[in-house]
Amino acid sequence: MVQTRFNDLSACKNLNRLAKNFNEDKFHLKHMIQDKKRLENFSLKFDGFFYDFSKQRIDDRVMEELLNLAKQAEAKKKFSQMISGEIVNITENRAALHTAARGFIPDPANLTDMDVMSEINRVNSQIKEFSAKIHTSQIRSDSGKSFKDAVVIGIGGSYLGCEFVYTALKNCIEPNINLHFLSNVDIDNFGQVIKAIDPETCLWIVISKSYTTTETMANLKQVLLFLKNNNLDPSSHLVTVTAKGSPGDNPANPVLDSFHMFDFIGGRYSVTSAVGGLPLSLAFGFDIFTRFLNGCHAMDLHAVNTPEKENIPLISALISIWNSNFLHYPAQAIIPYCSALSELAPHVQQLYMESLGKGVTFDGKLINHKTGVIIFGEPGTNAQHSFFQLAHQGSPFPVEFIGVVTPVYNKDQAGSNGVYNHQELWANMIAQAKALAMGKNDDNKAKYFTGNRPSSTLVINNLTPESLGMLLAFYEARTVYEGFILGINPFDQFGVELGKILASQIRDHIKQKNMDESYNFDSIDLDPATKFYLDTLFNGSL
Ligand SMILES: O=P(O)(O)OC[C@H]1O[C@](O)(CO)[C@@H](O)[C@@H]1O
Repeated sequence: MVQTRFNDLSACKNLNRLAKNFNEDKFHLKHMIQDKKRLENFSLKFDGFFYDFSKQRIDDRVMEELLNLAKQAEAKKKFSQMISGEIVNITENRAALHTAARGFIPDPANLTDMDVMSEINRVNSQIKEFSAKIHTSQIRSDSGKSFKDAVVIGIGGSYLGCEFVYTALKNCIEPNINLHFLSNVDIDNFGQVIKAIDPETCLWIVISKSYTTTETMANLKQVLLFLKNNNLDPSSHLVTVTAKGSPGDNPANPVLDSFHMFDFIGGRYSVTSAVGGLPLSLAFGFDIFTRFLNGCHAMDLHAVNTPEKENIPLISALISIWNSNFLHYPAQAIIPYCSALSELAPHVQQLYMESLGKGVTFDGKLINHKTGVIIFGEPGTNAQHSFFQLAHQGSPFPVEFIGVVTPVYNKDQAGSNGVYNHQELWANMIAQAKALAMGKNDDNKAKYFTGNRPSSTLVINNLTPESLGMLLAFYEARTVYEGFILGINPFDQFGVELGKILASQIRDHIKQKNMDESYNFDSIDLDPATKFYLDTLFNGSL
């Protein structure tokens, strides 16, 4: 199937023409947001979500062309093909079925080598049974004690999404088991984790699809040594989440239990598989995890069934493309005015940048347009005391605010200035979006604010397992829609390979040095800085 290249779509040509107008003063947001009907025209509601994109630098013509772009790129058709199990990850010849993990049944005609739903249901039943046995102490530690903590040993998609959801959920639900995350190969990450747990009541969950990821395998080695030093049998303290047939899925491997993750679900899309399912069920119970899955499924249904104009993830994807490819913003910030969502941005950073940071189209041609932009974020109001100086007076970037109407803690907890803390929080979120849009004239140019800086605001009624599921699936669907419209494959990640190859080369030099003390780095072809760093690592201090 030959697809017209992104830049050759007529909607792109029209959007390029329209974008040229947007530098004229009459298109300044301070004028545009005075239109009473603007909020009504540029906002969407769905199941407790309110998506306000009225402070984006758009007008009716731009939205019309963006919707044409979605149609010309056949975005909804591709999304339906993905969710039905067609091969959308062309370079790896795989389907992308993270939506099946929460109940969207793919078309059996597309599933040749595996009964996807029975496999997903089998693993979920195994998780439900295992976590219940842990909670009821039917499964105890090597010293006969009930488990109190669990450490996720994994990196990238094997922990980021789980950490985001756990951090948010523990704000509203007391965990049965406390989760900790061991991701970095930095030995101090391990050192900090073991300070926080009792070895006798700690379960270790190795999460790795490949079971070859350097950091995870190095951390597993530390854990096995730690268990040995504490006279604890790994077969009573270790479980694995890995692909069928990986080195970790070996019955000879001494583990308490092993759970499968699947090739048809990529790491950064795997929170609703056993990658998130096992740790979150241990923390909160399988019922809570099921409610989270239901929230994801509700957003999946919205994303696949809702017409383009009312489709929140699709509209958000189109605006993201307008900002990156036509208004040329190089970054995008995610600023939840909700401390419980503190780990959302790190998860979306990998989800978005590992999905969209590509150099070729889905059919292998070099890209000749922007693909992914830089995603970053911190909770507000903290961000106001960190990088909002640049947001207001430096090189501009779009901001995505997220507000949660009802906090878990007492909403009417007395604050200062005659308002409650929660009202103070919201006053700031609203003010920041307004200041970015309106700006402020001042003869003293150091105090001049250009304004005309775009933002969206996503308002969520309250944080529940369901609304968190909707939020996770919103970002997944938005990322996928953006990739389909840009004409790239959002599901492979060859860009992470070169660094790993070079690291293994340097590792081999270091291994040689470890074995042969007389070995010096002068004998090998390394750039001066690398030689200096290696000499410093072995021979001296800075
Ligand atoms: O689950 P694995 O195989 O250890 O991979 C961990 C992570 O590394 C990557 O492959 C590259 O960052 C991610 O896509 C993945 O989530």
